Amino acid sequence: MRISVIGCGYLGAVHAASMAELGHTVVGVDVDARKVELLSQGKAPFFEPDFEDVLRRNVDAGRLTFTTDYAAIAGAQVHFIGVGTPQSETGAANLTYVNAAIEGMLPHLGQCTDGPEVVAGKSTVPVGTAARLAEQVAPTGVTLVWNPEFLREGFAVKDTLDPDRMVYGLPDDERAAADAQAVLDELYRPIIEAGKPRLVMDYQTAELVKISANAFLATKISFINAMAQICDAADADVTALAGAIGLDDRIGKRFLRAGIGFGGGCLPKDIRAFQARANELGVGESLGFLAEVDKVNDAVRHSVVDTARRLLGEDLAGKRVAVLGAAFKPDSDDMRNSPALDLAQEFTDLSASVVVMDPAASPILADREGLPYEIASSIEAALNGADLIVLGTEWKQFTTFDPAKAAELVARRIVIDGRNALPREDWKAAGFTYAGIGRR
Ligand SMILES: NC(=O)c1ccc[n+]([C@@H]2O[C@H](COP(=O)([O-])OP(=O)(O)OC[C@H]3O[C@@H](n4cnc5c(N)ncnc54)[C@H](O)[C@@H]3O)[C@@H](O)[C@H]2O)c1
Ligand SMILES: O=c1ccn([C@@H]2O[C@H](COP(=O)(O)OP(=O)(O)O[C@H]3O[C@H](CO)[C@@H](O)[C@H](O)[C@H]3O)[C@@H](O)[C@H]2O)c(=O)[nH]1
Repeated sequence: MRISVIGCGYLGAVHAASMAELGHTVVGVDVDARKVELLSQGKAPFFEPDFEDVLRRNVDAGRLTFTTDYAAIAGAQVHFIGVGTPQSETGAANLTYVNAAIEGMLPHLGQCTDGPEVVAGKSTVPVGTAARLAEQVAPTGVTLVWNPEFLREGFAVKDTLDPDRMVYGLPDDERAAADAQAVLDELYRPIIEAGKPRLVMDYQTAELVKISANAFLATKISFINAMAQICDAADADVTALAGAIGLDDRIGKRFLRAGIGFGGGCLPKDIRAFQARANELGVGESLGFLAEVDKVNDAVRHSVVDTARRLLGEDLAGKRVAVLGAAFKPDSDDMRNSPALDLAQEFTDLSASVVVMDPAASPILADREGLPYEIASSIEAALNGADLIVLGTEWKQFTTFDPAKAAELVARRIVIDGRNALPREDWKAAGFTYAGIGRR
């Protein structure tokens, strides 16, 4: 099947390559010429495990091309929208890029000769967006479906080819819905045949499935982080607490890792966009708890500075702080809304001398001018002479680093484990004062 993917960022580029991996002929369109050039050469413009292999294999096989020219989508049977929907100043989702993508596509739609043609929205949008876009697309005779994406960065290829479930938001028109469903079923056939659930529903519900899933995940993290604060106050251990409550299947073990909170290009903006949309719909109060989720998330980041002051003294000026991590999560170089970088900035604002190290993001940061902190390219360089180590992102390189070696490099043996991911007893045995989040 011939398909196009509009927007080739973390979501779109991975989707394009994964669809090519299923045997389809794919063209990716992006307005960023540099990104298009890299992708066309089979080079990943961002760090994502397994992605570059799949990309290169399919570019080399001639099934996968990239361009800045929308005309290249003409004749394809499915057109995916994967452009960004960042947070606007009001907190609502900024739909400028989605609208521009539709405008760019319109002149080239309706030219498929292989069967019914479909535009499939993947970007995360406010409920009601699909119905509006469907009206815009209708004159071309093409059907719009909403097919939200649930991939996690760090597992993007796996999650695309082996998802927990797929959701099709279909139009009310039964004939158009049946045709569009058949097209998507054909496109995703290997995934469906592997037994992955495919759920069919209306546009609005599909849009809400996506955003409510992220709202639930964010709530789960802030819940455990709120418990961490109670544990700190009551001298209890949140990791033991999470392990115990998580054994109840109704609660579940996953997403109960207390730490410096959630960041990235999705959860923070999505819970704010969800609240903004609920306000517009007159049901803002029902989602009022998401403001608390956001507040807890903010508070846990700041709690690290309080801990640092307790351990190092009120005045952090001139103290050497090594922040391990810059990406918002391990196995990614994505620094959007990064808790680790926020901490680096906060220590810098307090006149500490900050050095940041991240296995994937350090080279990107090193190219940026005017950063207020130093960037190290190795763990050793970051730890050298440090008064305080802060773990901001739980990369394996950090969690398996030998604390005895760290002890030789630092000026003072103090570590704040912002992800509760370091082997605490080993660090203590190496002479470190260890502080986790909610861990006595
Ligand atoms: N990153 C994820 O893990 C993930 C997962 C699920 C859903 N989403 C959602 O997917 C969407 C994209 O997220 P992302 O992380 O890939 O963002 P991103 O910023 O990495 O990528 C967006 C891409 O769209 C391109 N673009 C912007 N305007 C364009 C236009 N008019 N025509 C063509 N290309 C254009 C940009 O140049 C960029 O490459 C968002 O709505 C996000 O919430 C992201
Ligand atoms: O127990 C946990 C789990 C995660 N996090 C943090 O939460 C953030 C988000 O993590 P994760 O959800 O794994 O990463 P994303 O790649 O942002 O994926 C989320 O956002 C995507 C974009 O919408 C969705 O597709 C995914 O399903 C959803 O998990 C990161 O900062 C993590 O460090 C915690 O603090 N504690």
